Amino acid sequence: MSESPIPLPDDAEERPDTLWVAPEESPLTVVAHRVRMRYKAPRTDRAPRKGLLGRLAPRRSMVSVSAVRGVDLTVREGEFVGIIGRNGSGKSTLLRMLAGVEPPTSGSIYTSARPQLLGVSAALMSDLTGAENIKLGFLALGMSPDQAEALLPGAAELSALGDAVDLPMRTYSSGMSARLKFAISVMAEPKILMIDEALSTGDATFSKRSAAKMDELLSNAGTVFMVNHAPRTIENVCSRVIWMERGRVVLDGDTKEISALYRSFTYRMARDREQEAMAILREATIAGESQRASAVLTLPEDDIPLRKDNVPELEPDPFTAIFDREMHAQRFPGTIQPND
Ligand SMILES: Nc1ncnc2c1ncn2[C@@H]1O[C@H](COP(=O)(O)OP(=O)(O)OP(=O)(O)O)[C@@H](O)[C@H]1O
Repeated sequence: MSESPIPLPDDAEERPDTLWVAPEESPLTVVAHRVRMRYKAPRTDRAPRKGLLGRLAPRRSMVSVSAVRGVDLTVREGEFVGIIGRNGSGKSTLLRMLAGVEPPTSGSIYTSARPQLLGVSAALMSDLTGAENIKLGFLALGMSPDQAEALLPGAAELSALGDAVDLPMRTYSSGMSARLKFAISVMAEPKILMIDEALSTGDATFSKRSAAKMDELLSNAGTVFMVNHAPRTIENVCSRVIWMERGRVVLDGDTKEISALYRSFTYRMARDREQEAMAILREATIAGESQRASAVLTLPEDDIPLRKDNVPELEPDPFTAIFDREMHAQRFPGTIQPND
């Protein structure tokens, strides 16, 4: 991959040198094979038919949204994988599928243990205190009441909530709730943890405690995934990063290199320098081909084929357009095909 052309806008801060990197030979924990997710949704015509009928019964049609357009992934024990990408690029959908919360439209997912998804929607009771919710959370994760009691002090400490741990959760800020959920999930020591929310990085005590706990999890043969918009957060904690764009994996690999390129891309997009941004995206996509190819396992063709249901795509695969327009319709890597 060539160097990113323009100096990067933000983050002077260096990531720590001590990131845990999983050895090549460590066992696989998560494998995704040609995973796709296609949602269908009703669309209302904004220019309704004339007359009373039009007002009473606006025209509706079904459209499909390809949230994830064929992802292959192999992840190992000890890896801390960050998923970055713009809004709507399919990060959360991919994570939900990997976690087993939503079945893919097609493709297969294999995991070595039951993943635990830590998301904004994790159910906690607003009238109970933080401490009561910790115990409730442990019970929901299958612990006995005695185990839940024994782990309570550790979770309360990890959350760095101080005395607030004895206040009802409805008094918490969103950052405080996020920390509590994080503490519950991490103290339960899952082998595969998936975090789909920004963890507050502003609070130094919590950052330090959570980083130490996460290291412990990784060195005990765990695997962690984290979805985050901020490349800096990802750079500081992840040993590997996946850049997603419109349901595809653009690049998968070295955190520093990929997040620098991604920052360079979003910097230009934010300043209406779309052509330059697209050139970076195109270059990165081509550079990522060998990584994508090496992630593909030789597995039997067990995909459920996508049904031809005549539901049109809201947005056709944009990668086709990039390649056709700018690269004069040369044949490009097999994982990015027109009309996929
Ligand atoms: N239940 C659903 N029904 C229809 N479309 C959906 C559904 N969930 C997600 N989508 C669409 O799928 C695409 C990917 O969404 P997803 O939430 O995975 O993206 P994301 O990268 O996590 O976005 P963000 O960074 O904004 O959280 C988007 O276009 C979104 O509108």
